[in-house]
Amino acid sequence: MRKLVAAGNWKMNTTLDSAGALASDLAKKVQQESSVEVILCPPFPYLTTVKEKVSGSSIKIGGQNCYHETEGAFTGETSVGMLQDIGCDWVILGHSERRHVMGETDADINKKTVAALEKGLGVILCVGELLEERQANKTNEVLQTQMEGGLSGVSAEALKNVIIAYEPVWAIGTGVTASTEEAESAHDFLRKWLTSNYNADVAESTRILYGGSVKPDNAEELMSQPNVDGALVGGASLKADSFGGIIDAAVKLSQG
Ligand SMILES: O=C(CO)COP(=O)(O)O
Repeated sequence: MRKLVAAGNWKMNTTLDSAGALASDLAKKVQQESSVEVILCPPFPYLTTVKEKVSGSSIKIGGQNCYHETEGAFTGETSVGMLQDIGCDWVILGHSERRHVMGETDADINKKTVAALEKGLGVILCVGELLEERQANKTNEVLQTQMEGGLSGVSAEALKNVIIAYEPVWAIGTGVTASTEEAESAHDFLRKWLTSNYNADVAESTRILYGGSVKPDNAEELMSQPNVDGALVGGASLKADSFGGIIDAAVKLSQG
């Protein structure tokens, strides 16, 4: 069975104090839980503090973005090596806010993905359709384009260090969650894409997370779908109680 993932994307939220307190509370809760992989992605300035607070627990940390160049005159950017330097195991790439607010293209996301994987930094690659794309029955087409674009040149071996996150844009921060059927259908499409573009083993072992208004009260149902291997959580990851509830749901399913 694929190990379930509970990943918190804090986006541009928290303060130094609240980030540290949240990380400490979660570290106390998670301790050395090995049945679920818990990943926290705080804002860049708080990564080091969060890393310190979770030391001694099994929680991993990740960046919310990175740049593909290794160093140089790229004001405001953060390299893969810098993330690794401060103890990140993961980076979120292709988040819909990067795509639709910052204008990142599949080609940009691909360069970052390749750069991260070359250095051994794990990638949580986000894909997902806009509401108008879903309404025009273009969901699978969009997912296919984003998978092909994002993973261009990525080998089956490198893909072992990739988690896919299906995040329908219309479900992010809206309180509207994809139904279990909608989530499962998109995840099934993504797994089939992995089978045809890589192989059955890769498709079987790659984790595909759902993201979009995941809360403690819908997490268990979503994660119990055969092709949903965990959650990438925004708003509900900002409180230890609610993210803790989502972690509990994942632990319960893993042990069940
Ligand atoms: O974008 C998300 C995680 O990356 C989801 O955000 P919400 O859980 O706030 O909908």
